[in-house]
Amino acid sequence: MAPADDTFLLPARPEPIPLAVSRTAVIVIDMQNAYASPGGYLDLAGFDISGAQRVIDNSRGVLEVARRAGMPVIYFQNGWDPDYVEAGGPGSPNWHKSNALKTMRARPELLGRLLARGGWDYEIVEALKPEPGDIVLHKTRYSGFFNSQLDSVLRSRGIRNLVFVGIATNVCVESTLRDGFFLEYFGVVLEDATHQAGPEFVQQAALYNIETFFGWVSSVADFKGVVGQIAPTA
Ligand SMILES: NC(=O)N/C=C\C(=O)O
Repeated sequence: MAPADDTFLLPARPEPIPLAVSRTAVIVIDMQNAYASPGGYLDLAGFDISGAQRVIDNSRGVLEVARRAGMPVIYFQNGWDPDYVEAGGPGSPNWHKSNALKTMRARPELLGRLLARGGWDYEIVEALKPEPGDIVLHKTRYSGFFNSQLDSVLRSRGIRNLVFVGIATNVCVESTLRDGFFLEYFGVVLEDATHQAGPEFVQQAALYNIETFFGWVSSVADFKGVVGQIAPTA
């Protein structure tokens, strides 16, 4: 692989991290109606989604700057086929732990609506629709590396650094960043472009885990500040 001379220093915790534009992708985790819209799965399951609008607003600016800089933007959509075959049956821990599946078992009128490919819940929120050139991947479990094309999409482009935005920090963002760590990817979370599923302390716990053990934590303003200087203006 040729050495990259397009490196910028991103302010981050526990220390600034050098990233090459040509080796960095932005990963948008599950910004679907399910996770970010009133009436979506998390909301119906009783989770507080009041921080989701801030994630949408902040992510828009991040994606705009990343695209202008030429960084790949890779979206994930989490969910299953409309018959929930991909969710696994009672033989799968996912069947027991997924709050979407549990909510539908408790409220059978929701069956077929939550996280089902083809439905509103599964769709990416209107304000963050992918643009031409963006990559959209499907996943059926919390980690974006599990049973997906992510690793080959990244390796074929020489990507080594992953900048994360999306929901939820403590579940799919952290799971994907952790799996990336084991595969030798450098993971950075933009904390104000993420939101937790659960009480506020789990956001802080996830960020602590990431900054202490698995990666780096930065902010939208810092990312936009440094990458915006590199990106040609429209
Ligand atoms: N996208 C996520 O972090 N999802 C969290 C929970 C779930 O999908 O049930």
